[in-house]
Amino acid sequence: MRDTAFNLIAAGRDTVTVTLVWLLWLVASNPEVEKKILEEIKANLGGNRWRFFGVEELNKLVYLHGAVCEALRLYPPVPFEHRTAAETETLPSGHTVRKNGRVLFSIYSMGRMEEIWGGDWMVFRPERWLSPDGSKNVHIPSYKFMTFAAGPRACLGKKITFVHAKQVASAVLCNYKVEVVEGHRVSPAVSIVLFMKDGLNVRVSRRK
Ligand code: HEM
Repeated sequence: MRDTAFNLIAAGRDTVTVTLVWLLWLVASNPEVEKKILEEIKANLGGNRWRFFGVEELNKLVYLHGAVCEALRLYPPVPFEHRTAAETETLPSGHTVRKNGRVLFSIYSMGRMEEIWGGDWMVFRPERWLSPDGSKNVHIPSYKFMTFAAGPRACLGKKITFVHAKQVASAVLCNYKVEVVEGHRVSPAVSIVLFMKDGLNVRVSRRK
């Protein structure tokens, strides 16, 4: 029980925190996306008074969901992973992996491959995760969107990540304008968790 509780806290703390930092930076750098997120939040508030969204209500924030997915695609908190072959295996590429051989793969690179995401892979585009009429999210298989890994040992916290990230992001974005301080350069740190190298310098002001 103690180990399980520790595991859940350790696995979910830096990963979700770093997701929110990349998301806030991407949103601050894309005013059109910010506008659409705010419109969606306001449309679902049912009145002007701010309150936290419950889990069912968060499911209706499909555009914000797409924005979180895009942040996770472009800046996966766990940027690389490895798996060990139980038996000698030939991969679809033709490469042979011997029994007990280890395959290291870059989740970061997979989120940026033209073959997977198309020619506009570098664009932060929440619409990528929406049905054509924009009313619901589309399912993209874990073997394409590898941020939470795939298969039997994939992340157990995927669903709760979206609840936490959407709850905090909607509260912050609806109540505050987050602007990146001019001249602050953003780049990823070389690290097991994809932090920002120099953090994110922002100016925060209350929205009117
Ligand atoms: C953005 C957030 C998160 C990302 C990107 C993420 C990513 C991952 C990845 C890539 C793995 C596979 C690790 C491996 O195979 O070596 C994993 C495993 C795991 N994650 Fe997450 N995770 C996130 C949030 C969470 C949260 C919030 C929790 C718990 C509340 C959690 C619990 C776990 C657990 C328990 C495992 C181990 C599963 C197993 O080995 O069967 N994760 N996660």
